[in-house]
Formats: sequence, C-alpha cells, structure tokens
Amino acid sequence: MEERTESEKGMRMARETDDIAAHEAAEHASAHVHHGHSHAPSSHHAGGHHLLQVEDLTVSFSMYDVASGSFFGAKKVESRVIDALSISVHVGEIVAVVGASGSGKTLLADAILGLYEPNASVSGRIWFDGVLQDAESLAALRGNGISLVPQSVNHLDPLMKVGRQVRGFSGDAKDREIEQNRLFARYGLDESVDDLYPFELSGGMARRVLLACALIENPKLIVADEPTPGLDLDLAVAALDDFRTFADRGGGVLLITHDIELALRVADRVAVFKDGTVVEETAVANFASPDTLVHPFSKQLWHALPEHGFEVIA
Ligand SMILES: Nc1ncnc2c1ncn2[C@@H]1O[C@H](COP(=O)(O)OP(=O)(O)OP(=O)(O)O)[C@@H](O)[C@H]1O
Ligand code: NI
Repeated sequence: MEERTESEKGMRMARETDDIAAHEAAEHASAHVHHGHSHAPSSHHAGGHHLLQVEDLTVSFSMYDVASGSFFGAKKVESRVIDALSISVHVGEIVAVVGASGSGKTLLADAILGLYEPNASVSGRIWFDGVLQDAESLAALRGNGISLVPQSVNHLDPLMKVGRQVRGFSGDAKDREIEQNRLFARYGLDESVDDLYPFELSGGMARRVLLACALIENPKLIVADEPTPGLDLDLAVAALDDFRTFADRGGGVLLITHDIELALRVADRVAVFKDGTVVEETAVANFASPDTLVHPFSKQLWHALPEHGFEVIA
C-alpha cells in the first residue's frame, strides 16, 4: 500500500534525466559479463546503454478475496506477482529466463510488450534502446522494434490465413514474400501452409508460424516466451540457432524457457526467476558447476538437469 498504488494507470513516467544518469553510472560501475560470442563489445560501452533494461518492475493484480468473508463482504486484495524485478539485455546478447511455472515469466514478457490486463497495476522503469518507455510507447514498439514469440498459439488470428499473418501489413510486399519463403523452407513449412487457417495447423506447425511471424518483422529485440515446446529437437535447435544468428548480427533476445539444457546451448546469460523476481543473473559458464552458482534455487535447477541425474534437493 505504499507509493506503488499511485501508478494504477500504467508504467510510471520517470523521465528525469537524473534517473537515467544515475542508472548509467551504476551500470558502468558494475562489472560487465563478457562472453565468447562475436558481437562488437563496443556496442554497449560506446552508447552506454542496454538494448533492454528493466528496473524495479512490479506487477500486481487486484482481486476479490472470497475466502475473507461472505461473498458480498469479500475484500479486495492486491496480489503481487512480479516484485521489484530487474533484468537487462545487451546488444548481441541472448538472456535466458528460467524458473518455475507460474513464477511470472509471461507477465514479464507482457510488460515489455506493453500488454496489460485490466486488473493489473504496473510500476517500474523500462528502457528500450536507451529511451525510457511507458505503456503506450511500448505498445507502439510491438512488432516495430520489439517482437514477441508468444507462449500460446492462440495468439494467431483465427480468421486470417497463415501466409497473410506471417507477411504482416508493413514493409515491401515482395521482400516480405521472399523472406516468408525463406522462413518456411527453414522451418519445414510446406508452401501449402500459406493458404491454411490457424485451426488447420498442428501444434508444432503453429509454433513455427509464430517464429516466422516474429523473425519477419526484423526487430531489434525478440522476446520469446517458450518458443520450442512441440518442436522436434532439430527444429528446436534450428530455432535457437536463428536466435543466436539474430543476436550476433546486433539484435537482442530474451528467451523464456523451461528447457535449461537448450538455453545453455545458445544463451550468454541466464536469469533465474523465482516467485516473481530474478534471484540470480549469471553468465552461462557459471552453470557448469553448482559451486559457481550463488542462489540455492539456481543450484536446485542445476541438480535437476538431466545430465546431473534429475536430482531434486529439498
Ligand atoms: N490477469 C490476472 N489476474 C490475476 N492473476 C494473474 C493474472 N495473470 C496472471 N496471473 C497470475 O500471475 C502468476 C504468474 O503468471 P505467469 O503466466 O507470468 O507465470 P509463468 O512463469 O509464465 O508460468 P509458466 O511457466 O507456466 O508459463 C500466476 O500465479 C498467475 O495465476
Ligand atoms: Ni508463461
């Protein structure tokens, strides 16, 4: 019930330059994680900013607590599902977000895309490409700088043929068609899929279509919310390799996934998510051993990996 409730209507607009200056200073004071991938290391030092920077993000929902009395006397309660979360993605980087089901990963994706449920109240700061955003500007960046690979295949328009959806409504029609053909070939989608409606797709095909929709928009940042379930291993690997290529060419990827093994293959850093916040943000290399991981939950995740015997430690 403190200052957070003041921002019911969306992201607080903290446009004071002092804020940003303080943030940049803090950023440069903290040690950067360097990794083996071949992007220009100057890209984030020169500009002094991240591609994406989320600070102190909090998302709560107001709901009626029917357990608290009679139905009509039910109190309205606030449930905080994302709590003071910070995360960043540099140019050239894939940051994997791993964690338990229901820990708020999809809500983080939604917040970055400027998608809010009517009963949500959101506070915090999100910078994209060095510019502080609000709910409206994030919504404007959707498909136009930031692309989402949504978790649910229900995001496809049920009444529009697949090819039309993949090509979208901006850009040069001819270029889009060429790119569509390339993506279809890449993901083993037959030409005939162009003419299908979403309900005619299998789950795996729908996933591949969602990937194509995001990649064709030529974004700077891809937020991928569980992009691989339902894909064969080689298609999942192909999808992640594409994210790697995309990042190496100067993009950024926030990769939300349950598949830690696959994530470790391509990511530069891992953000471990628990109960609505990032408990540890670490270089992929630190996942080589539980000793280089700091938080007990990260160690638990390590032990639960298949090659470490699915060991569950209380
Ligand atoms: N509109 C809403 N109103 C109330 N609670 C909500 C709403 N949307 C999401 N939640 C709650 O927020 C929590 C986080 O949900 P979210 O979908 O972000 O989790 P997740 O980490 O993506 O889970 P999964 O790994 O299963 O996809 C859940 O407990 C969910 O029930
Ligand atoms: Ni989710």
